[in-house]
Amino acid sequence: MTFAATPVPTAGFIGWRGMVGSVLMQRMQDEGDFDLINPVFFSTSNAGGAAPSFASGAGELQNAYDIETLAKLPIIVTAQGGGYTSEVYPKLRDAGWNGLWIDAASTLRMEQDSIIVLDPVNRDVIDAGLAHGVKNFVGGNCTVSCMLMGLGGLFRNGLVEWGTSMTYQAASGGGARHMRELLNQFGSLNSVVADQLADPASAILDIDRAVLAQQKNPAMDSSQFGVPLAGSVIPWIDADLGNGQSREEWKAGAETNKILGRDTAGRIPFDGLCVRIGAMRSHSQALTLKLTEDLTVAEIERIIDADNEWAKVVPNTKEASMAELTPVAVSGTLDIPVGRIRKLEMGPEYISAFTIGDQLLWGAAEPLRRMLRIATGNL
Ligand SMILES: NC(=O)C1=CN([C@@H]2O[C@H](COP(=O)(O)OP(=O)(O)OC[C@H]3O[C@@H](n4cnc5c(N)ncnc54)[C@H](OP(=O)(O)O)[C@@H]3O)[C@@H](O)[C@H]2O)C=CC1
Ligand SMILES: N[C@@H](CC(=O)OP(=O)(O)O)C(=O)O
Repeated sequence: MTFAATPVPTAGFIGWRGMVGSVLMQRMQDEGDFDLINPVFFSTSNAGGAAPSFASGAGELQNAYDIETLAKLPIIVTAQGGGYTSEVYPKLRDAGWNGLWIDAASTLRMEQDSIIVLDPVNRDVIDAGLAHGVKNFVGGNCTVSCMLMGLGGLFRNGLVEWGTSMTYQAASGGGARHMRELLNQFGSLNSVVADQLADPASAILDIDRAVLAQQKNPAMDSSQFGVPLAGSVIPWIDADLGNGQSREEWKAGAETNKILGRDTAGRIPFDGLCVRIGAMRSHSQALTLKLTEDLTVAEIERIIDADNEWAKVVPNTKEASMAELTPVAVSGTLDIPVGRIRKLEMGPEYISAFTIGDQLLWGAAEPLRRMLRIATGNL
């Protein structure tokens, strides 16, 4: 395939129908981004099929493994996943391709020649990278990006000595098939006790027993998560690094410091536990931070609020926390609420905070969309 010269740059999209990809496509339509680029759509499973109708003139789906076709593009945006990046990216570079690779997968994030993109936090790093010929721009881990969008003011002002996060990550973090599995599990749990639920006189312990039996029933599909998630939690996300830490937990420290440009000097210790919960969308996290100074809560709130237009302090009250600080309140919005801010008993520099972000927006699609705009001179 040859690409006609167009007045706007051509960009190839792989992974556009997945969880991250569909949110990216929606945001790009909402923001008029398709007026600024000429899209070519690829597929790993349906080459030759019709390209999505929302971008006019996009033609048919190209084969996402066709290196020759990919190598003709000045920009490639992929949300296909790490397996695809591992397989295709080295072949493209080996073939002499010198274009911009914008990726949602973690594969290349920590490479020296990659920049983790989160422009409200590290626009200076991105601009310097572009000026110095960096070609790989990778979206950060979802919990890391959402945390830095919320608490970036404290980190960027050198006010965090160390931090720990306990995450509550939604099913959609695993992808489209994981969301379906969770909903099927909820449906299956409900169906085994539907009659008893309809009868207010039925015994709750009988209902409880029936639900537990269904959760343990091997016939209930849990092939995506490995164990049932509906009505349960899974205290492990991503690979086992063999040292007691999960790969998701390792990313918290490694990526936070890389985004802040502190991976070599002035590293901030940051660690915690990552847990999958049965929320559909949006990752929550409870943080304990040791600050470098004894700031008042009002001052902490002012710094968080002032950092960027999306971070929003939620008053530390029961009413506000229940109304504004839940995945249900946040999902589908770009807001990053930060609440439950208070001094802890350990000392005046120790604070708690609870923050939530739609991990498919700031945690995945939005930094990629904005990077495409930055790369094409439109942001
Ligand atoms: N989910 C998240 O919250 C986040 C994900 N990421 C990263 O982004 C990358 C993509 O993740 P994610 O979007 O979650 O992955 P998905 O599993 O949702 O989509 C990936 C690919 O799976 C294929 N696919 C197969 N069956 C289906 C189906 N039923 N519906 C949709 N797509 C299907 C599609 O490829 P094809 O069309 O070619 O068949 C699609 O592009 C990964 O590297 C992930 O680590 C990063 C941050 C957050
Ligand atoms: N691991 C995250 C989602 C994700 O894909 O993260 P990463 O891009 O760092 O692999 C989750 O399951 O919630």
